[in-house]
Amino acid sequence: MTNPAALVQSRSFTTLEGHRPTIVHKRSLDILHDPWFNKGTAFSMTERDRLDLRGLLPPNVMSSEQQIQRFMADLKRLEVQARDGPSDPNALAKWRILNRLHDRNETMYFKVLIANIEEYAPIVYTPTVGLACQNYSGLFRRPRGMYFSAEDRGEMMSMVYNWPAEQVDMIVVTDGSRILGLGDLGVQGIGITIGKLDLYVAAAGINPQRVLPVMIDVGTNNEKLLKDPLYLGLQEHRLDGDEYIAVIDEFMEAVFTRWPHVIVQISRVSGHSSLLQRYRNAYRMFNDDVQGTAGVAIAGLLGAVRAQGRPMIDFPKQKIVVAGAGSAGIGVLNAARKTMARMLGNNESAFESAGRQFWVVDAKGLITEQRENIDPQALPFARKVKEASHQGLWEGASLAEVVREVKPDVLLGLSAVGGLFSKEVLEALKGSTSTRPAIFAMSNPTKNAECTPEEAFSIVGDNIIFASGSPFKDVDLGNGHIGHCNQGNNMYLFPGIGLGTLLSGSRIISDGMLQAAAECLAVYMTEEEVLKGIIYPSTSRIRDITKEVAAAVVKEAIEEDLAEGYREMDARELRKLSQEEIEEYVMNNMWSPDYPTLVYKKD
Ligand SMILES: NC(=O)C1=CN([C@@H]2O[C@H](COP(=O)(O)OP(=O)(O)OC[C@H]3O[C@@H](n4cnc5c(N)ncnc54)[C@H](O)[C@@H]3O)[C@@H](O)[C@H]2O)C=CC1
Ligand SMILES: CC(=O)C(=O)O
Ligand SMILES: [Mg+2]
Repeated sequence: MTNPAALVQSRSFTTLEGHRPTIVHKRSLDILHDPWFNKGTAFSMTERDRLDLRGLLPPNVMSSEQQIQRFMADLKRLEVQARDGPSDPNALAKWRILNRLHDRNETMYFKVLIANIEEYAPIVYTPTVGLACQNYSGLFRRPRGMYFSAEDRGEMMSMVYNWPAEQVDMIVVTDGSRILGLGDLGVQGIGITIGKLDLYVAAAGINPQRVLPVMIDVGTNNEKLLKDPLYLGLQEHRLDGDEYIAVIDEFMEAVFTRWPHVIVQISRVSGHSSLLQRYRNAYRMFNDDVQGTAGVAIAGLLGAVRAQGRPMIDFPKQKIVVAGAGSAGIGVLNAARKTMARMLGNNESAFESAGRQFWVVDAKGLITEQRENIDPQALPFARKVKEASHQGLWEGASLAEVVREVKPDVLLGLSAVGGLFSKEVLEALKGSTSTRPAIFAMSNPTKNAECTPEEAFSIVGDNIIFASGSPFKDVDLGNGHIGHCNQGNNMYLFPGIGLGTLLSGSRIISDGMLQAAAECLAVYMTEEEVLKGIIYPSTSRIRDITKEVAAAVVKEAIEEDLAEGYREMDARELRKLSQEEIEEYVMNNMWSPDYPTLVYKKD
C-alpha cells in the first residue's frame, strides 16, 4: 500500500538516505533467502510481524553489531579446530559444508547423504550434530524450521501459517532441554530436530518439502547461555509446571489445526513422560527418546539372546543391569519388562516375575525400595531390600558392586556419563554367568559412551556383544577376528515408525505399532550375522530396514483397525494388501532425490 507521493514527500523531510524505507515485494522465507533484503536475526519484532517472519527466526532480536560479533567469533573459532573426540577432527567443517549444500539445493544434498549415509550420518546426526548444537549460535546462518517461544503465547495459531508449505507430514520438536547427553542447550537444540528430519528424508523417503523442524523456546537453565550476549534464544529461566504445559498445548493445537494429518515426534523435552501420556491418545505423536529408544534396545536385547545361540523366548531369563533411570532408561525398562511378561504368559504373575530380572543403578547407586524421594517412574524397578541383601547388595550400592554380585547377562548404559563402565565395572562383568555377555553403551554423543568397544573387548574378552549409541569402528581382535561394534540407536526405528504411521493413516501410534516396529528390527539380522555378534544393521542398510519397519507398522495398524488410509489408498484397499503389496506400497511412496521437470505457472 505504498503511496509514491508520500514517499517523494518523505524524501524531502529526511536528511539521511538510510532512513527511507525500502519497498519489498516479498514476504516470509522469500525475504530471508534474498541476500539483498535479509537481516537475519536483526529483524525487529514489528518487522517480523509485518513481513510474516514471526516464528521463522530464533526469538532473540540482535543488533547488527551483535551479528558481526557472532560471525567473527565463529570465524576465529575455526582457527581453534573444533574436535569431536579423536575420530574426526574435521567433523564440524564437514557439517558446515553439508549444511551449505542443504541450503542451496536440497535434492543434491539428499542425493549425497543417501549415497554416503554411512560416512555422513555421523556428521548430520550423532555425534557431530551434538557439537553443531553446542556451537549453534556461531554456526547459525540461514534459518531452518520454526521457533515458538514462551513470548508467542496466544499467537501460535496464526504463526503456523507463516510456514510456506501447504502440507507437512513430519514435525520433530524439542525444547532443547536435554540434547543427546549434552544437557540444556536451549534454542540451540534446533540442530537435533534438523538432524533427525534429515534421517526421515534419507532413510524413510519423507518428502523434504514436507518436514518441519521445531524449537519451542521456553527459556534455558544453562547459566552460560543466560549470560552470553550472543545467545539466540530467550534469556530467561525455563518455564515449568502448568505454564510449560500450556505452551506445548498451544503448539500442538496450532500445528494439528493447520495440518491435521501431521505426525509429531517429540525429542529431548523436559516433561517427557507426562507429555506422552497427555497427547498420545489425542494426536498422532510419539516420543523417540522414550519409545524409539525402548524399541531399539528390545531389538538389541533379543539379538543378544540369539547371539548366545538361544531362542528369543529365553529372553525372560536374562539378568539385566541398567545404568541410568532417566527418560531413555525408564522407557527401555518398561518395554523390556512388558516383552518378558508377554513371553511368560502375559498375566499378573508373569509381569511380577519379569520385574525381578532388572537391577537399576542411577547417580545415587542401586535403586531399592529404601530410596528416599524415589521417582515414581523408577519405583516399579526398585529392588526389595531383603532380596538385595540376600544378594550381598544394598540401597546405593555402586555399579561395580552390583555387576559383581548379580553377574548379569547384559549391562546397559543410558546414563550420559562417559566412561561409567570403568575398568572395575568391566572386570566385574567378567564374572557374568552368560556364555556371551552383552554391553550396551548407548549414551550419546561419542564422549558420553559408557565405554569404548576397545575397552569392552580388551577387558571382558573377545566373546561379547557390543553396541553403542554413537558409531565406533569395529575392533581388530588379532588372528583375523573382528570385534563387532553395533550402533544401537533409535535412528533404526523412528523413521520407519513415522513413515508407517503416515502411510497407514492411523490417527494414533499404538503400543502394538511400536512393538511391531521393534520386532521387525529384532528379526532383521540373519542367524549367521547374529552369531558373528552383529545385532543391528549397518547404517548403509538404513533405507531398507526403514522400509521393512514401516511395512510392519502399516500391517499392525491395519490389524488393529486403526488404518484410515493415505491419499488414494483408502482403508478398504489397505486391508486387501498382502505382505508383499504392503512393502511395495511403502516403497512406492518413498521420495527419491531426483530433479523433477519444473514448469512455470502463475498463481
Ligand atoms: N542410543 C540411543 O538411541 C539413545 C541414547 N540416549 C542417550 O541416553 C542418555 C540419557 O538420556 P536421558 O535418559 O534422556 O537422560 P536423563 O538425564 O533423563 O537420565 C540420565 C540418568 O542417568 C543417571 N545417572 C547419572 N549419573 C550416573 C551414574 N554415575 N551412574 C549411573 N547412572 C547415572 C541419572 O540419575 C539419570 O537417571 C543420553 O546420553 C542420550 O544421548 C537417549 C535416547 C536414545
Ligand atoms: C539418539 C538420541 O535420540 C539421543 O541420544 O537422544
Ligand atoms: Mg533423543
